Amino acid sequence: MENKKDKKVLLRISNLKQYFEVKKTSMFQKEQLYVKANDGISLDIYEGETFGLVGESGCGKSTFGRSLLQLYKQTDGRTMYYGRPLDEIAPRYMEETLKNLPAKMKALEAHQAKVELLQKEYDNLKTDEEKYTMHGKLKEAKKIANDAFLDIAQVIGGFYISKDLGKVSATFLKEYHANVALCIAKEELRKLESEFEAIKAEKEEKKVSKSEIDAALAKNKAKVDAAKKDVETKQEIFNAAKQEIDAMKKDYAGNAEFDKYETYLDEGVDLARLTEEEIRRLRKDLQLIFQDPYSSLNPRMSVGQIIGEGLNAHKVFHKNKDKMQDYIMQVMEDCGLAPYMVHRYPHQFSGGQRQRIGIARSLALKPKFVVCDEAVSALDVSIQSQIINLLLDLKEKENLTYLFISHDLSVIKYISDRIGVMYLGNMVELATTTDLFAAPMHPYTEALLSAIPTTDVDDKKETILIEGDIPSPIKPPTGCKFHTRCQYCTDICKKVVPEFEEVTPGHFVACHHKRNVVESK
Ligand SMILES: Nc1ncnc2c1ncn2[C@@H]1O[C@H](COP(=O)(O)OP(=O)(O)OP(=O)(O)O)[C@@H](O)[C@H]1O
Repeated sequence: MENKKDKKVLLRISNLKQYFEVKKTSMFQKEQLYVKANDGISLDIYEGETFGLVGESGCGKSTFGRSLLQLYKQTDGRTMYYGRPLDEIAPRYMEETLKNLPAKMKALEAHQAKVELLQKEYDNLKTDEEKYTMHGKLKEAKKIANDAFLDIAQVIGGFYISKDLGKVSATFLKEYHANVALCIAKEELRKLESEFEAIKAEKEEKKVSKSEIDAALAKNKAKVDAAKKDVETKQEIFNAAKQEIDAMKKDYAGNAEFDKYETYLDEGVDLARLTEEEIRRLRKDLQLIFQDPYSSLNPRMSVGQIIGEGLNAHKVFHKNKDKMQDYIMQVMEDCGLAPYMVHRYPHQFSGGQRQRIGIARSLALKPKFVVCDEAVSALDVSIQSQIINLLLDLKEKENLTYLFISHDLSVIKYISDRIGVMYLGNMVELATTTDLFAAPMHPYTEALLSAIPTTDVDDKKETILIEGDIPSPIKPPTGCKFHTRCQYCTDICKKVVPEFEEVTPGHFVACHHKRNVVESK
């Protein structure tokens, strides 16, 4: 197994919740009900891995994938993305935190005081019954206080201990605004350079003389030069603002407490708190491949147009049409589509070919993270393996990271580096593929694995039947949500939510009666 420390986290998901409102059935119904499709999921997804996600239909797999991509605005929790430098995105929520630092600090103190009070009350409780009842309330208060703390510490780090928050706020805001101005200037330069290249390529193709090309480009060249100068000036202002912060840090040299909080500085971007415009800018990094390629492809667009649509929307080639056409051909070839297919329409393809178009469309944008939602489930078994191998080849070539959602455990086993098992909106087990199949610790995983069909006639393995239907995600069972169907259920399971804990390195499980713990390493 790879060492965890060697791997770079691409997405750090903490306590992700996705609740869908349920429409009230009568005017007398007071309580607002929610479908708790994802109910507090935490995990890291590493760069370059394939993370498989399994679970029964309706357990919240698709919702989780879509929430990560922010196709649904998540109800609660953090989704930190490390695929791009924070400075490049300069999210608005940072500005909001910096502007309101003193007020946010006051609110944090109030949250912390509430936690202290509840903790005292909890410690004084006499019976386990009372403790079970209060545990949830205390946990929620701790979570709110921790979120409020992270909102501040992730942005200002060690300055969390500063007595002069006004000065901290002003200095960090200056740096933030200088960075935003620099980002805008860089984007303008990129656009002008791309236009310049496009005009040059067009003239050269028409075989006009060099002096004519120079004359035609004179105006554009002046614009590019001015934009370059602007970037340089803005870079200097940004560097100066950074130096001001560094100078302030010198006052805390050797201060252990400052150093402790400095480690909370986070270079990730919290996708859950981005504005729509900011998410739009990141959209090309975060892509989705659907189960049903036919309904996701516009029947009135040719393959070339379908692949080019995203490239145009993200102005990847600005006005350089020839370069874009060459690139589309390249992507088609990478995805196993012949060049003559570029003018064909989706109805002229087989299911497998349509899935290749869907893949080409997503991968043309050079994403970093791709959610494959039942991407091969609608295909014949023989085509399934072709598409899976294509996805694996492309992953290797482009260093992609996949979240691979499937109800088919044999597909998941084949493709995944690690696997997460979901039950009724929660992750109940997470481990490397080898560990999970060798020693499943959750009774639900154990039952799922025992039900995989095998061709081995000597295999005398007993199939564990999971009795009953999956309970309602609107009013899920108390305690462990699986207790109503679990053969090992005891009293504690009905009352206490089991912690999702790391039992052996990299193997997490949420269960009061873990299985196979001794055998696994
Ligand atoms: N947009 C929505 N509005 C309301 N409820 C939703 C919405 N999307 C999903 N749900 C509900 O959330 C729960 C989880 O659904 P989800 O599609 O994520 O499950 P799944 O595990 O992907 O299932 P399947 O494998 O069948 O696709 C279900 O109870 C579903 O009815």
